Amino acid sequence: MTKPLILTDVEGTTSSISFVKDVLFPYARNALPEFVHENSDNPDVRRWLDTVAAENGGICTDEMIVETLQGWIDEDRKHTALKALQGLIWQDGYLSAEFAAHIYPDAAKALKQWREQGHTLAVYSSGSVPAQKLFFGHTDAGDLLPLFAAFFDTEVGHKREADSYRNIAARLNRPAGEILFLSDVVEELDAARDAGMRTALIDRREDYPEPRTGEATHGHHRVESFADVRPA
Ligand SMILES: CSCCC(=O)C(=O)COP(=O)(O)O
Ligand SMILES: [Mg+2]
Repeated sequence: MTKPLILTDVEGTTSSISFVKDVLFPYARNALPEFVHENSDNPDVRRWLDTVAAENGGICTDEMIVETLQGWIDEDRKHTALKALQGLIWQDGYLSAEFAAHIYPDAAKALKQWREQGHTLAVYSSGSVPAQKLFFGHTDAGDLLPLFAAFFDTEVGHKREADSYRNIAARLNRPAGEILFLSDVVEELDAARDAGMRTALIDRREDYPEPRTGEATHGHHRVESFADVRPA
């Protein structure tokens, strides 16, 4: 019998919200002005800067674009252009070992066990796919990149839209009912369930001091760590 595929979110699920909010975001926010100034002629960067400019009416200086991006970071806006640029900036931080990506010990242990048991593992995060690969390649539990068979970001669709999960199931060539999606955000789980996926709400006290119970779970199976997730 085919083992369920496990699709996991990152921030608030495999890893702490505080690492993303207190390490990754400030690092990117502070590095943006110099990064844009030094890389504005790089096509891989300019394509995203032009996307941001287009959303600001098209006539923007790079300084105005930087201000917009820093505002989006402050708002935790999950904009694909911002996430792509953040991923390019974070590469320097990981490769220079200024930081390692946080991974909860229960998540690292469970992901390795599930892989050994034959489950296919994949990631769906607002962080860009390159940023996800950097993240899992440089965790405080070592290089976990080999555990994962596929990575998805908001280029497949936004995380609160059911079609995004339909697209992911199609790209994985698996029936949605054979996929278990793990996330800390109930609205993401709602969208995954609407697409036919199984779901589990990861409700960690470190990230959510007030437990989400009863109606707050939106009927999703609630656990406080990966140790309590039952993939089969
Ligand atoms: C894994 S790359 C950095 C994470 C990030 O930028 C982000 O916004 C994570 O949001 P998620 O969808 O994983 O909750
Ligand atoms: Mg999350």
